[in-house]
Amino acid sequence: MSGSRSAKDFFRPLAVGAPTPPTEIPARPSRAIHFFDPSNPKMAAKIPDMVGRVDVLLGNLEDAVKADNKLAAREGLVRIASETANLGGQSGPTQLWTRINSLDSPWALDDLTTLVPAIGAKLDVIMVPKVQGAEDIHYVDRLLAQLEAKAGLDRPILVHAILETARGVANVEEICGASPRMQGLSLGPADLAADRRMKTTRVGGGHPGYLVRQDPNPDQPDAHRPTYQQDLWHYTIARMVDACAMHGIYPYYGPFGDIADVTACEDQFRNAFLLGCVGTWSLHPKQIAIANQVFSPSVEDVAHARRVVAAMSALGGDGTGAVMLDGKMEDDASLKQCLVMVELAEQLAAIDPELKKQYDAIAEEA
Ligand SMILES: CCC(=O)SCCNC(=O)CCNC(=O)[C@H](O)C(C)(C)COP(=O)(O)OP(=O)(O)OC[C@H]1O[C@@H](n2cnc3c(N)ncnc32)[C@H](O)[C@@H]1OP(=O)(O)O
Ligand SMILES: O=CC(=O)O
Ligand SMILES: [Mg+2]
Repeated sequence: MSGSRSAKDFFRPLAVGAPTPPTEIPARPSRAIHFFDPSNPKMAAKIPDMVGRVDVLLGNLEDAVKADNKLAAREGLVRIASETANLGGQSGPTQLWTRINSLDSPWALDDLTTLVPAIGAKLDVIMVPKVQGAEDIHYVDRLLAQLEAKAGLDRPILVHAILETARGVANVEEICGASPRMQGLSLGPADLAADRRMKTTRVGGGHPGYLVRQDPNPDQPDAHRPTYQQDLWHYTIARMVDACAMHGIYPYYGPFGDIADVTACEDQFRNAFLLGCVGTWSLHPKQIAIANQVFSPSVEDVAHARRVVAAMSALGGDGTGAVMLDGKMEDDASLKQCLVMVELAEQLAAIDPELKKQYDAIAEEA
């Protein structure tokens, strides 16, 4: 919770007439946050068909949009949001997010003052780039409350921060707790690498130079010593996951820039999923299917988790005690691990009929 607001004020609206901030952030499926440039007519034309096939569509206004197109991107997003059915708002199958320009840019203020009155009722989450500390979230929080009150909105727009500066990483816990609107965090490996002066020119993913080498064999000192590539982003993702879990909000991987390397993309996404992330960015239509598959628990994992839940229920149903299953010990703690998997599978099955079929088929076999 922010140091500057007392506990009794934390959930009060920051402007008279603004909607009451949420006390809990709903776990809405968001396996892929698909980026598009609303000023690009070819990309914009693809958006209506993506509704229902991707969990989140994000109209990007920041990096990757040319300065000359900033206004067209903002206006394009207003048009797409207004004209596209079933996109955004509480009930749509696909959430609508935007990434505004950074707060020190000449565009961020106009992004917010244009988007909230025009499409505030459809906008689910505003992603704020280059967040350095709680002060950035406080600024957006107050401004959103004023704009929501003026627009007569009855639902608060949530805020998502990109972790992409060294100061942001150092302040990650206070960023997550800066406002009840905080929905989650994404890793921004490109800006973060630059800010830290890391020596990688890649957008996300591993690096062949970041490795450990097997010890020499004393009997064969000249023998080949295998190397094992390590994950450059492990530390930052682990910090993000803990900070988000502590505050009841959601961590995401960010961009994977090597669009052609679908295998490494899948690996990087899976590492993030295993560590606790709920989703990732998709920069190209072909990354959507990868994200949907990786961030949905496998049918085998769900089947195993259900068996553990059933075995522990048979023990009395209060979650205590221990059982042996397939030679392995299961108890209260592993039951909780399994419930994470089962609950996620249920949430995803509710919005993804194909996945539901797969989870149901394995339940019938059991
Ligand atoms: C690194 C730090 C960050 O900030 S990452 C986030 C910011 N970057 C982005 O949002 C990039 C979004 N993606 C893109 O701009 C494009 O996908 C890039 C990577 C440039 C590749 O585009 P292009 O060379 O056209 O790819 P392609 O020929 O394979 O495209 C096939 C058809 O699909 C379209 N397409 C492409 N990307 C998207 C997208 N993100 N959303 C919707 N549609 C997309 C292309 O326009 C192309 O359409 P068509 O078949 O010609 O009609
Ligand atoms: O905005 C994302 C990044 O990697 O930078
Ligand atoms: Mg960035």
